[in-house]
Amino acid sequence: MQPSILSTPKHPFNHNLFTKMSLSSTNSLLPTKSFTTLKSFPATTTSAAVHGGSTSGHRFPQPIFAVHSPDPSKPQKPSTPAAAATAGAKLTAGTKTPTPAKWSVDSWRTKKALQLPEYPDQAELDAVLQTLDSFPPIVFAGEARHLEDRLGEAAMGNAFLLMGGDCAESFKEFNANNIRDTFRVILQMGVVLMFGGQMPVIKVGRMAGQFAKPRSDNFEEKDGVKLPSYRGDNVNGDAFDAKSRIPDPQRLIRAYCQSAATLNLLRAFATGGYAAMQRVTQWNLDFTEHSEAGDRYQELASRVDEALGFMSAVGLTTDHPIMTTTDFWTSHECLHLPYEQSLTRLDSTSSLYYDCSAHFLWAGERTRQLDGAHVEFLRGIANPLGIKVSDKMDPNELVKLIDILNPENKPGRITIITRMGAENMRVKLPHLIRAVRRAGQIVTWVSDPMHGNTIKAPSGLKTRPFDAIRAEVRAFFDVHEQEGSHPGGVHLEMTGQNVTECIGGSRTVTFDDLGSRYHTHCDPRLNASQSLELAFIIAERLRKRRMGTQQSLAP
Ligand SMILES: O=C[C@H](O)[C@H](O)COP(=O)(O)O
Ligand SMILES: C=C(OP(=O)(O)O)C(=O)O
Ligand SMILES: [Mn+2]
Repeated sequence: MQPSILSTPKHPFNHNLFTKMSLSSTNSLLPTKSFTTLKSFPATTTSAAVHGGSTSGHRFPQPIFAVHSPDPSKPQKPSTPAAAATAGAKLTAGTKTPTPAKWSVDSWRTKKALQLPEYPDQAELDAVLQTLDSFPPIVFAGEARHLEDRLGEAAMGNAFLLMGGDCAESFKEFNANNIRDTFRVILQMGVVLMFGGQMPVIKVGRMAGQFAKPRSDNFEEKDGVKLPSYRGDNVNGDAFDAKSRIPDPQRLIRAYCQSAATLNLLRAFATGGYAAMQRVTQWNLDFTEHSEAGDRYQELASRVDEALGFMSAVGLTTDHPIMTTTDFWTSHECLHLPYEQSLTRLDSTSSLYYDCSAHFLWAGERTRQLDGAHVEFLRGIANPLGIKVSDKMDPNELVKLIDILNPENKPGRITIITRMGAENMRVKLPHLIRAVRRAGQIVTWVSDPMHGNTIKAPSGLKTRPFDAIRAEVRAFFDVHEQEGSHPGGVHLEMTGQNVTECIGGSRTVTFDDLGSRYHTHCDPRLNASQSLELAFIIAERLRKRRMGTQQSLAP
């Protein structure tokens, strides 16, 4: 149910601790660089947070979650989702899942782990992990629980998930403008989707921790030189030289600091006045302003603005936090297990383990093996989880995987992120939906229309055609309509920057344009106007769906 405008919302960003956090305590951990680097970093508070005044943390008092690392010398509490599985042993129709062994934060180490870097100096890695273990969590368990509740709404068709951000965050592109612009385009898309769907939009960034990359090949070859692949800025460097490609554990510390600082700014934007609905007409980015999508957005924003004026005129308050702040969560692929383990804490409120590196973690297409290390780790943490699913996924395997990760069948716990291209989607998705339904499993179905549509341009650069992305989203909605299930959201690689990485869109980017502003460190992202254009296409689908539902309910 939508919270009433007069009720106090449960807000995930309610801890003064975060807005007061400064980089000073972590500076010593950053590689010794000059203050020029610090100058380019985001400010620790926004001026809106400081001067806006309407949304200081005391508005939403909640207990600070007492989180601490498990003490290995003491017996650990058995109350993890995995332990609950052992106790509850609910089995879904037709599946026989063997009783799982006891889970612990490091039980993944007994399983085969794909895609993990091999560090040349184990002692240095251990020292870094110990440091990370002693650092504060980046997010709180209560925030992740709130997100899980909201995702449960999306599973039922009562909310829509918008998850987006870089394929790979980087150290080089880390600055306030980039963070603000991606956040801003997500806000814009949220408004467009809310307007079309007339339902709440759950906004989650692939931000503040999306560094580690799984790769198709362990090596990259250029002009006869073969080097280990780049695996994300938290592992090695993307420059094509042997030294850069050596995994360096110190990068994990820098990634942690960058994640904390990014989230600090996001929290300030989300609660400090920047995301206030009254500013809806001001979120347009300069370069989208004169695009077709930008003009459509401005038109819609003016209508929202008028509606706000009307609400004020009739005496409905529009300066309530529900209108002046927004919920925003973070997510990334749960790939680098040593890092994820170090940020996993026992939440004393629920006695469950949470991976406090992000609110939402997902298992990648390349590391979701039923008996693999990544699934072993994920089954024991209580965060809401995603599972990336390509056309290679067998329906029975998916049912088994969901059963391992969500034995209690909790709504909101599992989001299935399908990424297989439009044609495969039409053939395969119906079977996946039917198998999951037959097993009685509750999941949130989401479309990632990016990863099944990567092609190589003649120049050798990876790109994705906007038409193929749109076709996959269309197939996703068509299949759900046909199966009577809920299209619960989208997962996009996108940026607020005016990059030229995906071809097509109404402001056409061509193969020849790719070289001009191709900044991604891994996969091609939608630029701001392509993202907005896609939001309008999805919103239209949501509107049609809503009208259809209304018609079918008419007497
Ligand atoms: O982001 C996803 C994967 O890491 C990426 O698609 C792999 O790209 P690659 O095929 O170039 O290794
Ligand atoms: C690696 C990714 O996706 P997938 O696991 O679906 O290939 C990603 O989302 O960046
Ligand atoms: Mn990617």
